[in-house]
Amino acid sequence: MRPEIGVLGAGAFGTALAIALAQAGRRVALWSRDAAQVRAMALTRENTARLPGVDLPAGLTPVSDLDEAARAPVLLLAVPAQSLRRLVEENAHALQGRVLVACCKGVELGSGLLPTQVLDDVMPGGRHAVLTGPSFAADIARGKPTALTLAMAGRGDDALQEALSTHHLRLYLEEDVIGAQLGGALKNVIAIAAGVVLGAGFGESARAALMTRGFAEIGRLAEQRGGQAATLFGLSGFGDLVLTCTSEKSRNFRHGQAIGRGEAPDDSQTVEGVMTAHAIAADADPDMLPVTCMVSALLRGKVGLEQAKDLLLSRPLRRERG
Ligand SMILES: NC(=O)C1=CN([C@@H]2O[C@H](COP(=O)(O)OP(=O)(O)OC[C@H]3O[C@@H](n4cnc5c(N)ncnc54)[C@H](OP(=O)(O)O)[C@@H]3O)[C@@H](O)[C@H]2O)C=CC1
Ligand SMILES: O=C(CO)COP(=O)(O)O
Repeated sequence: MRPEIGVLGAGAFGTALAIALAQAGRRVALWSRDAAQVRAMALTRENTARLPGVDLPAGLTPVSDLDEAARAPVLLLAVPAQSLRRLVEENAHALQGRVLVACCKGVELGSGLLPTQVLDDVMPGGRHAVLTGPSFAADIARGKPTALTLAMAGRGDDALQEALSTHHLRLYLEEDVIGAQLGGALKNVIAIAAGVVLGAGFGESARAALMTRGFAEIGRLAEQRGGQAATLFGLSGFGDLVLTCTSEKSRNFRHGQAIGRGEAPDDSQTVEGVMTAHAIAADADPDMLPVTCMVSALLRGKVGLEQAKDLLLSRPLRRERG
């Protein structure tokens, strides 16, 4: 039978969304590029590699043929932001005419584009949205209450909101696609900074300062790029910043924490904030985005930890707002 929703990318987030939607009675096809992973999921009814410990419900079908998943009218694209263009370019024919929902947080290196802008670039004229906001995959998969932002240009799509919401997974519509995506992308960079600060023992007061000043700079960037700073007060901004900067479940936070402790971070994990920091810092004014630029410089080894702290602390004193 034709799936109602296709999920492209069987990582932690894609699998969690597929589980939640299938549990709520939708017919879901979950595609992975790894045929062995698909066979294992079909056999064990679990994604042991990316989301162990949660059963795949009966309504979820793992598929290795992308065309099979793409029969669904709505497709969730749950791959890292740096992989989105390739996925869409390689499968443009199958994706034609579908509602494409980017389920990733980041800024493309080189182009500086946000996920829906990448979709618009590769498939102009299509219906494109983004699902973002505070959620750990394991929470969604286990049916814990979660609220996310579904951002799309224009008035929004009530039917899409309904199709992707469940009793435990509440989606809120947002028109400011730029602000929502910058919130999701930049909170990962600030979370790396928060992890560094705690890992290095600079203290929780310093983390609160970084989160707040980081939040201010995301707002400045949103306005510069045609979004609205007010969007950042929502789930995709404040909500996700709080979650990611305060939990050791966050890969971005843990990445920073390892650096702060002088340890090697786990490079096998998807840590979106690294590339996003570099993508934004590439053409940013450090006065406007001091935290993001410093995170990028630290990750590239251009500054050391103590030097980064001193450089941030020796910036000229200024008004809090504006
Ligand atoms: N995990 C979470 O709690 C949350 C994640 N997100 C966001 O979701 C996005 C995905 O993260 P997450 O699922 O955690 O990452 P994972 O590392 O768990 O999985 C990434 C998946 O993407 C696949 N992939 C990568 N490149 C391609 C490609 N070119 N074509 C097809 N598949 C590809 C990988 O396949 P392979 O295994 O073959 O490499 C893997 O299955 C990120 O932007 C993240 O910020 C958002 C909210 C929560
Ligand atoms: O985006 C997330 C929470 O909303 C997941 O955070 P990490 O990618 O840092 O694990």
